[in-house]
Amino acid sequence: MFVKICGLRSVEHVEAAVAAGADAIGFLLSRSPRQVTPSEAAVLAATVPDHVLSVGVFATETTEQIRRDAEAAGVDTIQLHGAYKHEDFQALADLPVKLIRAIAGAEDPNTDCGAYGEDLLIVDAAKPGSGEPWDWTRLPAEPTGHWLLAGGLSPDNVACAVAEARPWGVDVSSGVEVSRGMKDPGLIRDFITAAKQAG
Ligand SMILES: O=C(O)c1ccccc1N[C@@H]1O[C@H](COP(=O)(O)O)[C@@H](O)[C@H]1O
Repeated sequence: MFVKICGLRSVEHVEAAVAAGADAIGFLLSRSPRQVTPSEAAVLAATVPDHVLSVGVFATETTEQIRRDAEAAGVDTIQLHGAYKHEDFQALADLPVKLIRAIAGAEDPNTDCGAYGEDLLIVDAAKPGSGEPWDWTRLPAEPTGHWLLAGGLSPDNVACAVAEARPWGVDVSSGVEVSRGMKDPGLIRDFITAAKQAG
């Protein structure tokens, strides 16, 4: 079970996630309570070991801005959340990074990982980063390939969600926070342990 922990803002929390077995760590380079600047993300990404993906998350930025910010942050993966089109993925395809396409699972029938040239697909709630669970048992199409379930996951519900949706991996932000934007190392560890046991 591949586990991504998203929205980290401190070295302490990155280290806790890596030590607990995270496979990818996300940094919000877009408007969010978890937003970090590219230079802040660079400090954090430098502490992520090579075997763990360091992911820059974007939601509304242009591809030109994404190129600039991802390079400044030194991330090895770019996550595009929202209304990005196939052309946007093509415009970034020459970069030496992996690409993640994140979709609203209840609304988007394009659930084949790789359809836009991406390496990973995230099937998320309609409001990304809200922490609100959604009905992942009612997808318009069965996802294929390397896809992560996201949206309202937590240490308490991730095992059940994995049993119901059978994803290749999981992604969490709000469910490992004590308050909006404030991660908790204990919850990060609990989430990773529960997810890995479920997979
Ligand atoms: O976390 C955010 O604030 C955010 C903002 C804009 C786009 C994506 C965002 N986060 C993504 O949302 C899911 C996790 O959501 P949840 O909080 O666990 O419900 C994950 O894919 C994040 O990358």
